[in-house]
Amino acid sequence: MTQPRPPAPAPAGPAPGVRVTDVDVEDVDELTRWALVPATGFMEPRPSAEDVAKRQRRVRGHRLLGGVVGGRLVGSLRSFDTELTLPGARVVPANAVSSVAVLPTHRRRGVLTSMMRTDLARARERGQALAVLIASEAPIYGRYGFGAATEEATWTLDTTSSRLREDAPADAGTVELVEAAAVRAQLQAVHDGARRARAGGLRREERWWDLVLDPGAVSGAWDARTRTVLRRGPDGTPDGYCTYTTTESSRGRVSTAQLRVDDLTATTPQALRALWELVASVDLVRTVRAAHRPVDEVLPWLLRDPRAAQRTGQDDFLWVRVLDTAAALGARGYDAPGRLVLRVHDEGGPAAGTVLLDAGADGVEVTRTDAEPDVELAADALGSLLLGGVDAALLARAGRLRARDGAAVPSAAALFRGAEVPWCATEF
Ligand SMILES: CC(=O)SCCNC(=O)CCNC(=O)[C@H](O)C(C)(C)COP(=O)(O)OP(=O)(O)OC[C@H]1O[C@@H](n2cnc3c(N)ncnc32)[C@H](O)[C@@H]1OP(=O)(O)O
Repeated sequence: MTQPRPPAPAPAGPAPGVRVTDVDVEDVDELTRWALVPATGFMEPRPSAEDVAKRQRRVRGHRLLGGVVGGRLVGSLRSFDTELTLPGARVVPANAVSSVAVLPTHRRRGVLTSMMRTDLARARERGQALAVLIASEAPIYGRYGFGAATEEATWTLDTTSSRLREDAPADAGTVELVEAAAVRAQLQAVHDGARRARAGGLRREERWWDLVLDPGAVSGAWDARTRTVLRRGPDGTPDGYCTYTTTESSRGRVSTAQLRVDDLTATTPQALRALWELVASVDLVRTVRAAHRPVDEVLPWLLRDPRAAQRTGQDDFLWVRVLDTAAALGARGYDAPGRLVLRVHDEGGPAAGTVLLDAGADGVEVTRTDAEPDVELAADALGSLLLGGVDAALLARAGRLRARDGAAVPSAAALFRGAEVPWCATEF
């Protein structure tokens, strides 16, 4: 069996001439120097003293790394503890990586590589089996063993043809326009229920809510034109919410107003239907646009005219890095029973090795083995497989997964397939 291409070698330690340092969030001067790096990398304004103070509140408790060259701080990386939902609604701890940037004067000399090695090694030492991130560019993170694991879609709805089918799920629940800040705890509870139930879900920290509920904090945050609707089930318990922002426009006296769905979360099919029905029927609105949605959005299937809802965009979203293969594979659920020997290539990295995955009706067991593998794959491909959203057969066709024989690929595909397409609704 020929081996799949492993990610680039990852020897321990920083690149020559690069030092990795911990940044003290409480030291305002240090934080100010650090904050300039992601602001420059992400093409944001130079952070004011007020911005730094806000950032300090947001990142307190996070791990901030700096990349130093010649005594100057030129790289930034931030990580924090989160929870990720795996197939079977298993919620596991994960290391979330964000704010990655290197000054344009010091790019391509190993600064990111040095920071990433440090952060992932520490996550592994803490016992975390997984790391996650959202990639600004797709070629960057495969070399560090991250694989794209969830996708997001943008849906565009023509409201002139958006009547729902008679058989769309319905109940006697209610929808009510609310002030988001006043029902923060209810919104959080709904989101928490939803993210725990579906693979790809991530915990939202208090500061995530602080950010969206603080008008003007960042571009794209909920603002004065944003409205929030809380949905309650027949017994009065909140089971969904939607925040949306409308933009008025017209052609002569004909309205061409748009509605942007900012966040739409539901824990029941009835709540999901009620919220879609609401945003699809706001008077004067001609087009509804919903980004960061699942690729298998239910909307077209609720409509009499499914073509009124078009998938107008699709991208990778959450990238997963396995830091402990046995722990990660043992933590998720498997709908179909199966036995598979997997060899993971991760040169210099923590996921390397061969394991026997044995999933049965009583649960799953993952043990190290010397047996010859049924399938071989690199760590980044394992990250893509773990949440069940990427088909093992597709990876095999792309040469990213190699099988001992023709039967191993369908076995791997059946074993890893999730009941539902994984979806992550939380930007970080
Ligand atoms: C999780 C997040 O925060 S995503 C946000 C990432 N940040 C950004 O996009 C901001 C703008 N970009 C940057 O600041 C920098 O280009 C970074 C942080 C992406 C890369 O930093 P660098 O210090 O230049 O990376 P480093 O020198 O360690 O590169 C290591 C390898 O990755 C490659 N690489 C790095 N960035 C990229 C890229 N954007 N596209 C393709 N390859 C890349 C390098 O060529 C190098 O390859 P090699 O080992 O074969 O020579």
